[in-house]
Amino acid sequence: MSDGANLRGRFITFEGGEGVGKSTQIRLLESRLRAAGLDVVVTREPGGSQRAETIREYILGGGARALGPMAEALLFSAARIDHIDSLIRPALQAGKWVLCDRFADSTRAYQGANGKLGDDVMQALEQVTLAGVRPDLTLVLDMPPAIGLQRAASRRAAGAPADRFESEGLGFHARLRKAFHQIANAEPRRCVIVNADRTAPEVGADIFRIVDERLGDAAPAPAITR
Ligand SMILES: Nc1ncnc2c1ncn2[C@@H]1O[C@H](COP(=O)(O)OP(=O)(O)O)[C@@H](O)[C@H]1O
Ligand SMILES: Cc1cn([C@H]2C[C@H](O)[C@@H](COP(=O)(O)OP(=O)(O)O)O2)c(=O)[nH]c1=O
Repeated sequence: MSDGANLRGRFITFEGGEGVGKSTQIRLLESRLRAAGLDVVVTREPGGSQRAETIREYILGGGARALGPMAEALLFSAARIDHIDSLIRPALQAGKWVLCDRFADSTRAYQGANGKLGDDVMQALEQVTLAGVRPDLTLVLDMPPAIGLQRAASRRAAGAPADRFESEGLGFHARLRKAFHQIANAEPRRCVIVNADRTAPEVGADIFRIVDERLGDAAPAPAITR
């Protein structure tokens, strides 16, 4: 596929720490966009395609932890390549709106900032992984980590263990929040920080307003390189 191939759809990613309400808000936005007559695809990372879901199970089960943050970043990226190739790019080329629960900013925050991988390495990894498929809009859902972790714990079935990243300490989650702020502040044209410590309908109304403001009329289509 050559540079400049047309992606007619819109790509919106939801990012943030644990339990900030991404899935809830994606469902709300999905129904509002569908009601507006748009063709919407909802997906998530890690996962979103068959091979990527297999990698997801391995990582979130803790299998890759001992390999260290660089190898984990490579595994998340391998899953992302399959997800982009088999689902995201074809959907965007078909003019669909893709809503994705986490994407490359999670690698920047969880493996990059928290795993102390350099920005140069992360940028190079992103460039080869994304091959031009970058979000039109990224909503960074923000709240104090203790609240999100509490929500995530209450969502889990009684007795179920916390997953690979949920079980990290509060310091890890505080660094994540800072990393997401830095990402959003560095790319204000793409990212918006949303206060997620409100009722779901309040957050949802804010998100719909932002989407309407930013993507209400067609933005230029991004170039793709793979
Ligand atoms: N605004 C909100 N206020 C209170 N609880 C919420 C809110 N949004 C979501 N929740 C609840 O918090 C938990 C985590 O929400 P979820 O949407 O699954 O978050 P994420 O996808 O970011 O992990 C769920 O039990 C959900 O019902
Ligand atoms: C996409 C991605 C996710 N993650 C982490 C964030 C989450 O802890 C976990 C995904 O698990 P998930 O159950 O989907 O969590 P959440 O509901 O919080 O989104 O993987 C990374 O560390 N790097 C990544 O690139």
